[in-house]
Amino acid sequence: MVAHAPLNAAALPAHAVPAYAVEVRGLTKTYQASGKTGPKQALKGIDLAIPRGAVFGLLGPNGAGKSTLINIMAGLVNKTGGTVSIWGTDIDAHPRQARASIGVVPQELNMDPFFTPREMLELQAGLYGVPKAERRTEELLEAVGLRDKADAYARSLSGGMKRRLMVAKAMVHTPPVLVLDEPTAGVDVELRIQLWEHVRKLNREGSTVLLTTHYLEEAQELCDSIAIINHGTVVACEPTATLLRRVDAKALTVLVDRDLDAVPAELSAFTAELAEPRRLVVRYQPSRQRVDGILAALAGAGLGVVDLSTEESDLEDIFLQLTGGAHARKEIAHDAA
Ligand SMILES: Nc1ncnc2c1ncn2[C@@H]1O[C@H](COP(=O)(O)OP(=O)(O)OP(=O)(O)O)[C@@H](O)[C@H]1O
Repeated sequence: MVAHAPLNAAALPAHAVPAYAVEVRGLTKTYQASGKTGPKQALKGIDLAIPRGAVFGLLGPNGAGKSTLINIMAGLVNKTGGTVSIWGTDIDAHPRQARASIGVVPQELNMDPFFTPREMLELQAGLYGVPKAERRTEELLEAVGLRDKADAYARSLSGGMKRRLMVAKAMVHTPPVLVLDEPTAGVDVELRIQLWEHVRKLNREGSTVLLTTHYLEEAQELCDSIAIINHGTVVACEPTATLLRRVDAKALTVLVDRDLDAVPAELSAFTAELAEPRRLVVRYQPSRQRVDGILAALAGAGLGVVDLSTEESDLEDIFLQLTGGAHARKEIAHDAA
């Protein structure tokens, strides 16, 4: 286990605060062959710089290498090549200090059902060597809304409470970098929104958050920047807004003032379809075409516009584009089910 180090971001002198919470350069990982399975190159030269204070999303289809990357950062898996710094500390040069700078909330809710939240946090702090006087058990219970469940058996907690307890557990040693692995996998919509709010709160309070998710909506909603990895390679790493602008396609839905039986010829410069007798859907490329051009064409066809709305492309379009269609589409559909 790692020794406790006072690594609260706020407690560090200004010069000790790194620009990047996590820096990964040329990271490779090859799992050795075992049994009938040959060696597997899971990471093929990853470069990533996660800015301090970010909520950073790590996306990729199953088997892309996300868990391998996180586990190397957390000191749970040995890398094959490259360098990794956590909060300015190289994981090879100072492995204990690097591990003390990161807290990982795993996907599985692995907890002893007969321990109470308070006991669990105390135990975890002990494992990290946090001296009794410096423990933050009560503060953390309060922060994750479990004060009134502090002495209840873990088995009596709801799924959402258990997840929040896992977050508190990952924070007992006050790591400036918090990794959430699929934080809302399998939770209902209401709880997901509650957990998102909680992640935002942790971030506002100073944690740099790295999260992996299969839910593209979640990444779009929460993350300032997103890296997409596929087959062990980073295929995109950009601020979310920049990434979203990559797909140059929008749809304009127009409700017109009379029934149509076909798309008017005046709209032939656009890709349009008649969804209902009075509802036209016109697809266009914002970089090349403007909405007033579409409206002028509608006016030219003698149509009045009763109402209209536009629909942006979303992360799903980009994800599919970058990770290769059918396979990824199947995975998303599967996750949504
Ligand atoms: N211990 C291991 N031994 C051998 N191969 C492994 C091991 N762990 C992972 N792999 C392989 O490395 C590749 C990357 O796996 P990894 O678990 O990092 O992907 P992932 O992006 O986290 O996937 P998921 O979204 O399914 O969790 C996969 O091909 C996987 O089969």
